[in-house]
Amino acid sequence: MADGLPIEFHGVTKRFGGVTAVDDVTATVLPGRVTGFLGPNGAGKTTTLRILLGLVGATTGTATIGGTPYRSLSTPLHTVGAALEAASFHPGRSGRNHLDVYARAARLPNARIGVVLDQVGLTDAADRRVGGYSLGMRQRLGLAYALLGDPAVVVLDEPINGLDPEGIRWIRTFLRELASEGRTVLISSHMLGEVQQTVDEALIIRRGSLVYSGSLSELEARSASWVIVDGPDRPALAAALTAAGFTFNAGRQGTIVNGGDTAAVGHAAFVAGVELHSLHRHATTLEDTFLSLINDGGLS
Ligand SMILES: Nc1ncnc2c1ncn2[C@@H]1O[C@H](COP(=O)(O)OP(=O)(O)OP(=O)(O)O)[C@@H](O)[C@H]1O
Repeated sequence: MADGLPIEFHGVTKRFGGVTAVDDVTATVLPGRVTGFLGPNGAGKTTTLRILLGLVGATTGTATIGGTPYRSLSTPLHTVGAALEAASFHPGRSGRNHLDVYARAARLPNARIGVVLDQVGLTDAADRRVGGYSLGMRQRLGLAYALLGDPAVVVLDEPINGLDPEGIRWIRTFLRELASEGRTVLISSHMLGEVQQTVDEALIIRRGSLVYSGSLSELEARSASWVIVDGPDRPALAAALTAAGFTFNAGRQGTIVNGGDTAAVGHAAFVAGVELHSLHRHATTLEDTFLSLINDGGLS
């Protein structure tokens, strides 16, 4: 494997006639991390990945792997392995046979076939016809194909789509391992929940434009939290909160205090001698934050 290589997008724009599928995307995808490329259907993920892999030209801007556009890579299969769309394999041929055809065409050593079959857990099924494979097995075969050249960069379009819970668990561990070996791993998904436990970094795209680029934990930290507090004497409670410097407003179930610190709110009431009947913390989930980004294009 070549040492970790970053993927870099600089002002990538793609127009199809009057449709701007990708709009001025600039981002860096780092080695040693799993990066999720997230957005709803039609947001421009596949088009961006196709541009990265030299399958379609950008209208403007550049996409590079280790500083080089895909088409100028000297050893493309050693540099980047990709599985876009559910790969269409001939149903009558075996998994091993498919890999053999690709390995020969790319002049890769035959020994790689056994290695990748083993890596994706398909050794036992390798000589069966692909027509009899489950969707999960076909996904694994696509992954085996992507790994044939022992690439530094792995790009997978919706790799979790359609997998059963066992398959999802397996691929999560597998992708994390690829990243821990120092590879750059970029996977697309239209659902954050699907990849939340797998990715370290997120690029979120909405209608062709990047609306978030950063770590998942930073995104999580942006989630809003608040405390709902109530007691028999609401005016006294409001005075206690004001004295303690909280901002708040009246809600149906009590006073809604900005910030999620129940202890601080309880303490403010206690020092003012105000009786409380309820004190609860509420917070938006990461999924809420994601949905607000892809629906409104900004965080509320
Ligand atoms: N060859 C094409 N000709 C015209 N429009 C296209 C073409 N390819 C993509 N588009 C349009 O570009 C936009 C982005 O599509 P793209 O497939 O990249 O989105 P996506 O985020 O990958 O969605 P999905 O998950 O549904 O594949 C869509 O509006 C789509 O209709």
